[in-house]
Amino acid sequence: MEEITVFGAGSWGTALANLLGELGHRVVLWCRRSDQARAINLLGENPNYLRGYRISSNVTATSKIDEAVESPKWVLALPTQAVRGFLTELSGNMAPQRPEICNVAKGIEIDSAFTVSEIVKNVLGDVSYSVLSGPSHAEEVIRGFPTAVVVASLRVEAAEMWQNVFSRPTFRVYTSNDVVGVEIGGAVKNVIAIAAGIAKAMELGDNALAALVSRGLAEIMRLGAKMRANPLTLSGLAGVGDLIVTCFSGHSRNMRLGFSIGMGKSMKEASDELGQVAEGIYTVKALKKMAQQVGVELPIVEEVYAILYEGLSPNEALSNLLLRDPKPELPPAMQWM
Ligand SMILES: NC(=O)C1=CN([C@@H]2O[C@H](COP(=O)(O)OP(=O)(O)OC[C@H]3O[C@@H](n4cnc5c(N)ncnc54)[C@H](O)[C@@H]3O)[C@@H](O)[C@H]2O)C=CC1
Ligand SMILES: O=C(CO)COP(=O)(O)O
Repeated sequence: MEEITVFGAGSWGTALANLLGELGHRVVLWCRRSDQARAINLLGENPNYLRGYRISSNVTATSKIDEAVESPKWVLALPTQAVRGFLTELSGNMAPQRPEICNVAKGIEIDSAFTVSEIVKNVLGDVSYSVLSGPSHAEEVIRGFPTAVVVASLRVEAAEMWQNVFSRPTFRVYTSNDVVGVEIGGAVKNVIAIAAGIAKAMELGDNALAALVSRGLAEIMRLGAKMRANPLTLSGLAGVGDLIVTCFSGHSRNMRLGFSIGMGKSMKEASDELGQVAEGIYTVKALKKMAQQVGVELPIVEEVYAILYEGLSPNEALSNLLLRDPKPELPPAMQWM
C-alpha cells in the first residue's frame, strides 16, 4: 500500500482520495482552508463537496503544506489555472527526492496556452508526470459506479504504477504514452460541453446536439493533429468517451454552465450559481489564442468564446455556425478512400 497526497479537496479530489483510501492506501487530502480540513476529519465527509458521502477512514485531511508534501506520490486535483501558482509555492518545500506526480485537472493555462504537463515541467523541471483522464464524474465515482479511465505518461513504468495504485473492479484504468492526446481531449471537451449546454437550453433538438458533438470532436482532432496527439487516443476514453459524458450528463459543470447561459444568465451569474470550477470558461481563452498561433480552425470554440466574452447571443452564434461555407467533412489530406 502507498502513501499518497491528493492536493485539492474539491469534488474530484475528494472522490479520488476516498477511492484511494478504500483501496487501502494511506491518503493525505490537502485542503486550501484549515476549517475544511478540520471539518473533514471531524465529520468523516466533506461538508463543501459531495456532501453526505462518507470518506474512507484511511484519508486524513490537512491544510499544512509541509505535512502534505511528505508523501512520495502526489495527485494534483486543482483547477488548471491554479496549478502554476500552487507548484511555485510548493517547490520551496519539496524534498530532493522528487515525487511521482499524477495530474487529474483538465484544462489549458490561459496566459501560456500550456497543458498541465507543460506547466509542471516549466515550474518543477523534469519530474515523473502522469495524467489521469476519461469519462469520470466525481458524483458517480464516489458512489462506486463502474468507470473506466486512462492514465498517460511518457514513462511506461509511471503509467503502470498509477494504474496499479488506482485500479479496482469498478474503476478500470488503461495506460497510454500519449500525454498530449489525453490532455487535449480532456481540455477541449469542456468547451464543447458548454456549447452543448447552450444548445440544450435553446431546445435545438437531438440532431443538432449530435452534430455539435461530432463537429466538436473534429475540432479536438484538428488541434490534436497539430500537437502531435495520436488520433486513436482522441477516439478513446480521454476523447470521445469524455466528450460524451460531459456533453450529455446532468452532472457536468461545463454543460450546466452552458445551459444557464443559454437560458439567458450572464457568465458571472452562471458561475456563481454553479459554485464549482467549469474549466471550459478559462480553456476557451487559451484555445482562442492557440487557434491563431498554430493555425487551426476551431469554429465552435470561437463561437463559445464570443458568447462568453464578447456578448454574442446564442442565436447569432448558431447562425454563424450554420452559415459557414459548405465543405467536405474530412480535410483533403484525410480523404484517402
Ligand atoms: N468534478 C469532477 O467530476 C471532475 C473534475 N475533473 C477536473 O478536476 C479539476 C478540479 O475539479 P473539481 O474538483 O471538480 O473542482 P471543484 O471546484 O470542486 O474544487 C476545486 C478545488 O480546488 C481548490 N482551489 C481552487 N483554487 C485554488 C488555488 N488557487 N490554490 C489551491 N487550491 C485551489 C478549491 O478550494 C477546491 O477545493 C478540474 O480540472 C476538473 O476539470 C476531472 C474529472 C472529474
Ligand atoms: O471531466 C469530467 C467528467 O469526466 C467533469 O466534467 P465537468 O467539469 O464538466 O463536470
